Amino acid sequence: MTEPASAETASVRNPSARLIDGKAFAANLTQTIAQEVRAFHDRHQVTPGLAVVLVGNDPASEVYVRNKALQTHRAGMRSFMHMLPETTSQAELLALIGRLNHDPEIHGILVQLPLPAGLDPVAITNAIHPDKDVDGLGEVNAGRLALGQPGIVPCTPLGCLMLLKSELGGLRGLHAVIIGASNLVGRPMARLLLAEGCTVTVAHIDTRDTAALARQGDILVVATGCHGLVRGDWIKPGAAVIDVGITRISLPNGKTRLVGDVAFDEAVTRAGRITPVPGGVGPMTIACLLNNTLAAARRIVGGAA
Ligand SMILES: NC(=O)C1=CN([C@@H]2O[C@H](COP(=O)(O)OP(=O)(O)OC[C@H]3O[C@@H](n4cnc5c(N)ncnc54)[C@H](OP(=O)(O)O)[C@@H]3O)[C@@H](O)[C@H]2O)C=CC1
Ligand SMILES: Nc1nc(=O)c2c([nH]1)NC[C@@H]1CN(c3ccc(C(=O)N[C@@H](CCC(=O)O)C(=O)O)cc3)C=[N+]21
Ligand SMILES: [Mg+2]
Repeated sequence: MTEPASAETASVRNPSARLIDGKAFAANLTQTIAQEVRAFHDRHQVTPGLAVVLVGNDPASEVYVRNKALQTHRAGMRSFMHMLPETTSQAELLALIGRLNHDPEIHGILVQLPLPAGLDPVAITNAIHPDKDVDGLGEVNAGRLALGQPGIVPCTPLGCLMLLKSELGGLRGLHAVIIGASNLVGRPMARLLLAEGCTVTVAHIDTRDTAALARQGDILVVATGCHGLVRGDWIKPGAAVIDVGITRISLPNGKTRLVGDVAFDEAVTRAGRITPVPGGVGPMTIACLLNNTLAAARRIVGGAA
């Protein structure tokens, strides 16, 4: 008997994870949402509207905000952009949110974070009416999620969960390790995975031996903003790795590139499946924002839960 095919030998020595194509998943989801938006319009003569508020001129945020506007139109919704100067006062921002809360053309409101220093993100997030809080970051929706009650779920963790369920099916009993504990990503991710029946470990900046914890994760979600933090040997062989981090790095040739929190080239030889950056979680965040805006419009206009 001769040796096995060399490709097989190579794949055993250097197995390669399946790529989780968030971009394709998000494009499909956006198409479905577009159909539902048309049906909703036929029934109610209302087009779901999303207001996005960006204070200051952080170039990276401007790109995300423009992406959101583009995808909103692709789904047949209306988007209302509010680009405010860095010098905007708390009172001015609260007044804008008050108007958007009462505007019948607006069903979702998103205030891009982080806000410039001097603006209180807690007060501003909580000023958004809970029914229009499509980011799910206000205390009403965050509280509902913490208590396991229905509410609006933050877009990035929701997108990660959709990818995990589509890849793995049921998640019950799996050990999910989350690195990062922000209110935007890590904490709501932990609450969602707990509700799915996972055993959840959350690591953060003060965690001792995050690598040893990460190695126990059947699921590993990384959201720190620390690019390249997770090395290949942090990953349990065969794990599902979701890389939320996005950092723009400069290359020697003067160009820039987006990278995640996971050292992708190393991780891809250990993980069972992995999201790329870009093309992984980012597009899912936007698709879930559209999903949440349509759901909000249904509740506001239809009056149904
Ligand atoms: N793809 C997408 O759609 C999105 C991507 N992002 C990206 O995800 C990343 C995280 O965002 P966000 O959650 O808002 O960031 P935050 O800075 O708000 O939170 C980061 C979290 O990671 C923890 N952390 C930082 N460094 C380490 C470390 N070395 N080891 C363990 N824990 C660490 C922090 O701990 P502590 O609080 O104690 O300092 C904190 O809990 C960023 O790169 C951001 O750009 C964010 C949102 C959406
Ligand atoms: N209130 C609030 N809600 C948010 O959801 C929120 C926020 N503030 N502040 C900033 C972060 C970041 N974020 C992203 C969304 C989409 C992409 C995205 O589309 N990324 C593409 C690439 C985009 C590009 O090329 O620049 C991808 O990863 O493939 C990235 C990041 C939402 N955030
Ligand atoms: Mg922080």
